[in-house]
Amino acid sequence: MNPIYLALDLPRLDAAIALAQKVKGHIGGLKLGLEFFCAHGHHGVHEVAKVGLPIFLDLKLHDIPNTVAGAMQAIHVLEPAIVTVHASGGRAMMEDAKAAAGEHCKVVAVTVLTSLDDSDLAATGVGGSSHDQVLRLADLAAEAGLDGIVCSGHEVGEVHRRWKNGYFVVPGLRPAEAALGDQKRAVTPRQARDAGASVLVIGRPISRAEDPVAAARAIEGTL
Ligand SMILES: O=c1ccn([C@@H]2O[C@H](COP(=O)(O)O)[C@@H](O)[C@H]2O)c(=O)[nH]1
Repeated sequence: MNPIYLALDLPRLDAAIALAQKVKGHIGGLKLGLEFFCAHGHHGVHEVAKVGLPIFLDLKLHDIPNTVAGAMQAIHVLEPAIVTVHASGGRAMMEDAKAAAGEHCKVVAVTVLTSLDDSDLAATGVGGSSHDQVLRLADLAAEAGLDGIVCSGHEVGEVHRRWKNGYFVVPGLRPAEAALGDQKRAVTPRQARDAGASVLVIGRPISRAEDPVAAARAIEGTL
């Protein structure tokens, strides 16, 4: 199965659908995040689902357990394949999110955003390295009964060794020649795949490429 999920971080619904239609032969799923959901809501998700690929709702839910469980129930109708919550919301929040998720929906916990490095973490009051924080939150997510986590390609190898049957979503991926932008803990798609990633999230290297189909095909060809 193709592990690439294309992040459709585009302001216009018609442009997002057109891009998804163009590259659908070279990807395995579509990731809709906060930007998309705030702009287009349930209607937008239904429209993108017509492309015929699995939908990953990257909503990064983070609130008290009751509120997150309510949000999970509210999105059942969209039948997402994957939904994200923040691991830093705590064990009870993750347990309630999983209990409220649909039967076929994987719930994965964001550990440390790939846009953060150790100094960013220190500024939020988290001591130690981003690597250690990812491992700590991965253990918590496993204890809470989640399906897996979101982490960078730098940590996925070790998390995979500790959590054999986990489901690992890796964003912050850049082909060697691509600009990093706001991503600070980036690796190539191939490196992430070799280290044990289950899902490779790729946005701008495809969506902002001059030829998105050629970019998606080239990335697929490296895997
Ligand atoms: O730690 C995280 C969690 C989520 N993301 C999301 O992945 C994509 C990456 O897009 P690129 O354009 O390939 O950088 C984006 O939708 C993020 O919200 C992440 O990057 N890091």
